[in-house]
Amino acid sequence: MSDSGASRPVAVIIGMMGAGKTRVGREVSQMLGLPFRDADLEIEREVGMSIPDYFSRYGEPAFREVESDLIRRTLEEFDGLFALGGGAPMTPATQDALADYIADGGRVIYLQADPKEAMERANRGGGRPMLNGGDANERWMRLYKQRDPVFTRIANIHVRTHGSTPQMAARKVMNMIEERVVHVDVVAADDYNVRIGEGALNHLAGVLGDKPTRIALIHTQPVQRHSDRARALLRQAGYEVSDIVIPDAEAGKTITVANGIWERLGNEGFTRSDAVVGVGGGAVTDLAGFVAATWMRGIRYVNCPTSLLAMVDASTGGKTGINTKVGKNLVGSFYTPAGVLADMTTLASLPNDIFIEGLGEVAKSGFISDPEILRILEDHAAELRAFDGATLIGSPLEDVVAELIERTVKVKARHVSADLKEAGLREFLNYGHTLGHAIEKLEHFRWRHGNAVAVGMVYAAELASLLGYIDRDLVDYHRSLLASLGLPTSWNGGSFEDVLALMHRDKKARGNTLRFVVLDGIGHPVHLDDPPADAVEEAFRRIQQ
Ligand SMILES: NC(=O)c1ccc[n+]([C@@H]2O[C@H](COP(=O)([O-])OP(=O)(O)OC[C@H]3O[C@@H](n4cnc5c(N)ncnc54)[C@H](O)[C@@H]3O)[C@@H](O)[C@H]2O)c1
Ligand SMILES: Nc1ncnc2c1ncn2[C@@H]1O[C@H](COP(=O)(O)OP(=O)(O)O)[C@@H](O)[C@H]1O
Ligand SMILES: O=C(O)C1=C[C@@H](OP(=O)(O)O)[C@@H](O)[C@H](O)C1
Repeated sequence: MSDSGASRPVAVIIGMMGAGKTRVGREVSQMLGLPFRDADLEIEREVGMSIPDYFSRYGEPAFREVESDLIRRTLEEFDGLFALGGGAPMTPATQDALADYIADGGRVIYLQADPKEAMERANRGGGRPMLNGGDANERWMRLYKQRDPVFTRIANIHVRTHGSTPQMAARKVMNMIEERVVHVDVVAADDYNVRIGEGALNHLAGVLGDKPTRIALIHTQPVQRHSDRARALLRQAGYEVSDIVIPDAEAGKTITVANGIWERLGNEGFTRSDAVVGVGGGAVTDLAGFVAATWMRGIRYVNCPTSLLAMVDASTGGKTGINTKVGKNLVGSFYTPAGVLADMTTLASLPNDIFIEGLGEVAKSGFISDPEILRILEDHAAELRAFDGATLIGSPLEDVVAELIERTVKVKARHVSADLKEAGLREFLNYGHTLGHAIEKLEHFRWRHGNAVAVGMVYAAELASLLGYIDRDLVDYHRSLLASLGLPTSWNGGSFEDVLALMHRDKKARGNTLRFVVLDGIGHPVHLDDPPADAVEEAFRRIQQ
């Protein structure tokens, strides 16, 4: 069902002759239990003769007219998988119909087969009038050079099938169909989508569009295998890629690193139509966003988060930034991405402890906004705590994690769409952060962000309970749920005086007024300004080991 509620195909497959549109399309329709239609077969049924006969009797223009009319009608009434003939997308009327279908939420999948493989398949069994006349392979290549750029442009999903069996290719297509998409509205800037699924990186060309010539690919060594895939996809789409490896984690979020990248962009002639792609954890997406926000006062960027925390939090919402000597994240800009591609396959290499810290922000979103997140965490705590990236893809846990990512991103999207620059509502995303940031600082950032926030949420629950907002049961629930996920619920690494001084420097503080986010129930965050000093201290005593 499309965005408009009309009956539309689940997906339309385009590609060169022999790419596998029919064979792979049938495989996918069987996997998904959906009807399948092949435009060429439908046309032959309608005109009562084979396509070669129609070509020879009436010529290609007449055929293309019949073809585009059938495609338009099918797009408006068919709800399965629909494979087009090789030349169909070259007809302007069909391009318009496909653009309308995409605008209505449709998927136009360009099946990008290896030309050698496709040519060999296209020559099997004949029946392809476009290959008649002269050397079939030479003719195929000539058509490929004309059609590939057009197919790349009009498709919103690109699936490479080089070396794939029909079943492997079908699985790739199915992953793209089953991906989850969260739309983020942005006031005074372009809206964007967060795509969550096994093949999300395949959207890079579709999100970047055909304007950029150059792409600055910013990444770190631990995600090499994923940035390699991104680089290959970018180069196949025709972009010139400047490969920029930065220091890992927080060491990469510095003005020195940013300055080095600005120099490269200048030396390599990056203009305002070029773009940045960040592949990595939240530190990478923060730095990449900051570079994009500042180069020529703003160029497009796409975040490709590879850690759970980056997928559910850091990559979305437009907070970009770096650390400086005076503190973390105090320098940056609100600057939203052109898109976020959370490719689940990148989690295959994510260490267990980094995954678990990301659950801290997932749980936070459950406490402030979506109780279903808390239920899922409870039901799957043991499997989540035992996370092993190497076995995630294809396991039952994959869909649980994808559901948690989608729900958490939706919570963030609701807040950042309503309050991009954190004037009020967006501050609720800071639940647990007032103490959390103080812990990170006093631990010299040896504690991971999500772990510090977990303790911060227990602190906020104790404070809320002391002031009568919530009962002890909910405080205890904070502790039991977070502990079941392997997250810390207490801390003893510093004095109350040191903590208090840092909480007064939190971004939410105004003047000398301490400001917190607390709950007056699950899903009901409230601002708590200038709480009684004795409660602030007593709550701290209660979270000490
Ligand atoms: N902008 C925002 O709204 C926002 C929100 C939350 C956090 N953040 C920022 O994000 C950062 C925390 O993000 P993080 O937890 O991803 O930390 P991180 O970026 O430091 O990544 C943690 C570690 O995991 C590694 N890693 C990431 N993905 C991997 C993968 N797929 N395989 C193997 N290793 C992988 C990284 O290389 C790094 O060593 C902090 O700087 C924080 O300030 C920003
Ligand atoms: N990934 C693949 N691996 C092996 N054979 C394939 C693959 N995709 C398609 N084929 C075979 O290649 C031939 C052409 O496939 P088809 O789906 O008709 O191509 P298209 O519809 O794109 O022109 C068929 O014999 C099909 O079984
Ligand atoms: O997008 C936001 O508003 C958030 C930014 C980060 O906090 P800070 O802005 O305090 O770093 C993050 O840790 C928090 O989960 C939500």
